Amino acid sequence: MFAAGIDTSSATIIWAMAEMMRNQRVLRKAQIEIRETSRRETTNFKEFSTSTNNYHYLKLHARVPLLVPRDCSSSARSMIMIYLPKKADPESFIPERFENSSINFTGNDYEFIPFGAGRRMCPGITFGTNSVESTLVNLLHHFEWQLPNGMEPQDIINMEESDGITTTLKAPL
Ligand code: HEM
Repeated sequence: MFAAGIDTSSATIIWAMAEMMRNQRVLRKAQIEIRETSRRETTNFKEFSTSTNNYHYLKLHARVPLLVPRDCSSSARSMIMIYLPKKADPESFIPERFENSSINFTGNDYEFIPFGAGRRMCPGITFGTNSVESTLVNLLHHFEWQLPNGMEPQDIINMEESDGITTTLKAPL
């Protein structure tokens, strides 16, 4: 749980924050959705909930570039490594690409498998998704995110990825 659950979740949160800082349109849209939902809930005498079922826009930005290597033991004993396939314009952060799309990340659509697929896919998918999303909901709800010292969103240009099983931002956010 510690080895597989911590870096993956924190790296996902950091990627999402970095992408939203670079894409203020996405940041505002996510923030408005969360704050309006929270206002409605408070008016209805409900407590603000971080359950992400209410938030359609908040999407996962998970990055594990290679799935864990697999050893095919039954025939040729070849080592199999799977690269996540590149979709059109894969480097752009456009959460809307998942809107009205039947593709999801639960391992049934092979073009998008951040948690793997099949028998050895991530057993922490629900835990991971909930901890990433509820952290982001809280941060978006309670804070105004700002860049330091007059820095502009377009100044965040280094989105290089680190090496390793879990890919983090090479230059710390
Ligand atoms: C956003 C968060 C997470 C992401 C993106 C993620 C992603 C992955 C991926 C891609 C795999 C390999 C699947 C494969 O090779 O087919 C994996 C395996 C695994 N994950 Fe996660 N994970 C996350 C969170 C968690 C959490 C929170 C836990 C536990 C509490 C966890 C436990 C595991 C374990 C035990 C495996 C090994 C499964 C096996 O080999 O049978 N993960 N994860």
